[in-house]
Amino acid sequence: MENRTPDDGELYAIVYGTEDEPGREVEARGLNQGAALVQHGNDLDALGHELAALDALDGEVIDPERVEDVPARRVPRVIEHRDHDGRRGPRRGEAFERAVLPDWLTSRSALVGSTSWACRYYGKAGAFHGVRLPLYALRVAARSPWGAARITAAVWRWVADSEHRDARRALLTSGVTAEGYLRIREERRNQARGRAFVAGSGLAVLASGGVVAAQADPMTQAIAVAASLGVLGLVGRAKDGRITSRAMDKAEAPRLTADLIAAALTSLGLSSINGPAGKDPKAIRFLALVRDGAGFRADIDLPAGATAAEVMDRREKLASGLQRHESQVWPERDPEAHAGRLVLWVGDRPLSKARPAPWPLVKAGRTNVFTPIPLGVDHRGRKVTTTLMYASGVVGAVPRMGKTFSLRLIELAAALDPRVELHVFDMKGGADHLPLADVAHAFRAGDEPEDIAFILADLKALVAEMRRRYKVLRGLPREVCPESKVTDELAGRRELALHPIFLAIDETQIAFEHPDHGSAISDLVTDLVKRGPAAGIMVWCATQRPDAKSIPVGIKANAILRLCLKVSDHTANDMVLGTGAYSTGIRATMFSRSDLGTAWLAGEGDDPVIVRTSYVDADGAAAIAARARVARAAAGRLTGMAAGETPADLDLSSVLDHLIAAWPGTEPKVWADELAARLTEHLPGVYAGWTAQNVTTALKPYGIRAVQHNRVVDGRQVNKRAIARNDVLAALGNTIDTPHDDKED
Ligand SMILES: Nc1ncnc2c1ncn2[C@@H]1O[C@H](COP(=O)(O)OP(=O)(O)OP(=O)(O)O)[C@@H](O)[C@H]1O
Repeated sequence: MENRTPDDGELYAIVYGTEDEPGREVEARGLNQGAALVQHGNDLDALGHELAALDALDGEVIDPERVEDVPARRVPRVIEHRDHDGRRGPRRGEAFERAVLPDWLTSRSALVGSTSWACRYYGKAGAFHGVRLPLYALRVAARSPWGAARITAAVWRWVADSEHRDARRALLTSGVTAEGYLRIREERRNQARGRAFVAGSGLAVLASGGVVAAQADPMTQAIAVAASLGVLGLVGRAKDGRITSRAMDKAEAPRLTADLIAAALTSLGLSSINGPAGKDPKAIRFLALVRDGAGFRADIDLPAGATAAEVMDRREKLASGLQRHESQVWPERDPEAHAGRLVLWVGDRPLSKARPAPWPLVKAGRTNVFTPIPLGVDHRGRKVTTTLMYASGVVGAVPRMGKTFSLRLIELAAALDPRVELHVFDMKGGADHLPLADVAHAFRAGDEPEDIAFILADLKALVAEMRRRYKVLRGLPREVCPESKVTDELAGRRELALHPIFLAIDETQIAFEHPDHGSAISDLVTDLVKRGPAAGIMVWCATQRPDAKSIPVGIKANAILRLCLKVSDHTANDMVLGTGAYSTGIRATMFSRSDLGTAWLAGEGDDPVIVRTSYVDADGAAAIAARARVARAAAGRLTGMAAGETPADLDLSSVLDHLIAAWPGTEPKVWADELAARLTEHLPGVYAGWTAQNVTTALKPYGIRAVQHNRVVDGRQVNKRAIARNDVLAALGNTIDTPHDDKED
């Protein structure tokens, strides 16, 4: 049997199971402004109430609290019991299960959203009515004569017992005996006398109240007059006359109804929707339209052939059809249903205008990279977290959408776990990542040759460290390390030095496309992304130009976590979110320029989610980094550059620097053997045993040749091979670093 559309005002239900043994599944149907409204659940009463409430609510005021007060508490009429096999419509368990507790009870941010909406709403309404109180008082006072007249008339009717006049007359004229007649008249007179006495006493009390009030102070008089006029005015109110004005402007946003949504869907210009909907208005099926957090959620089955992804791609048009700001309208695909199931969430306020959720760790708290860390909230106000350990990540977006802020947030989260060794490289060279310099083992901002050389050296050191870690893991007993990976417990054992390492590179395209070292850097990062996670190494790359060069294939294929803010086309979308993301409806192209910090997060959980990342400004970041530094210092985990060290493997100074350090400017040329002796004295660990030959050989790669130099020693002319200081200085000016070459000529 086809589900029929309910008649106006009708509320009916279909219960699955037999009459004797009703199942727990119920489908209730009502009519919402002409469109069928269907709810699924397992509580007939609750469903009926929900439907009735939706139907009865005034469109411009959708207040979750009022749902409870709606008088139309109706239980749907059960029109039919259905056998599960013979039934039409959605099958059992098909994504209609409702959470036991509503979102706003389980999610703090959703609660904050709903509460702030209620405060805003009532605050605005309170202020609106507050300034109009004098007007309302005048309106009430103007109706007081009517009130006085109504009260007088009512009292008169009561005293005269007008209600029973006709009955009395009929009795008196129906041939009653004289005795009966006299008794009726006597009773009537006694009743009238008694009532007149009561009315007279009431009047006397009022009059004496008036006399007392007349002798009271002006304030009491004013209150007495206002109260009397108020009571009289309210009693005398015109039947359909409003004393108060409307606090909300109806034109602000039309009520969200199934009709409005259907009209918006058909305005998208999609033939897959318009064709079937033109023939059958019920081709767009509403499975649910309910209040959800700080907005409304509609579950819709699009006509056969239409997909949710197509609608998502036209979010702007859909928002226009719903007469709402784009950032209020969030079409999504139901990941558990077919491609034509659209979940449309429409917020009470634009997300971009709402304040980003504060980061829970901004003032206090530590993290553990092995457990989820807070990232932000989704458009419905639910908390979104991610786990950093055993994963690398990619952040991509067009410029100025919040990519750097998001990456910095993740870096700060990593910094708040004192065990994590941070390596932060900002190729853009701005100040955004600078707060991390206080805690980072290695930090560099810029794209100068020395920055590139620094990164290269650091990456080489990290790859070497990764190898060492695998050796350590190999050597551990199976019961300590059963999966050959760094666990939370192993990461805390200092003697193993298996603490987590977090490497972040912002604007990777600059490093990966470097003409000389790009491919080496790209290879090293790819290696770390591929083999690093089990060894406790996490790599995060951010780029504003997501293409094959800025995200090499190896990284694209192996980075698990993806954070994609607004991108301009499907290629960039799939580059960040993974191949096929666009076609399955995960489209960061749908974000508008105002959706700052809003992204698709993929890789965390089964399905990608939308997240508005928490906003932490530069001062906030500096404060968090300072806190992280204190925690690290206390734990004895301040290492590398943060501890003021230059790690040996990152010591970029060369033999040239060492020569100049041991060579006063007053000597233009010095014999090579003498330089060897000075080097040995200056850095015995490096140069012990050096001869003139070692010096000349080491300087050859820099293009420095030895020259013959004459000096008088003990009155004798001595001629030996020497180095000119200017040559060394010139070499220092045009080179960044060249590895020591210890080979003899
Ligand atoms: N979560 C957020 N909520 C609100 N605004 C944000 C958020 N994240 C970033 N922004 C705003 O967006 C602006 C751009 O952020 P950010 O510098 O991170 O962008 P970007 O994509 O890294 O830019 P570029 O490509 O130039 O480096 C910032 O000035 C910030 O005010």
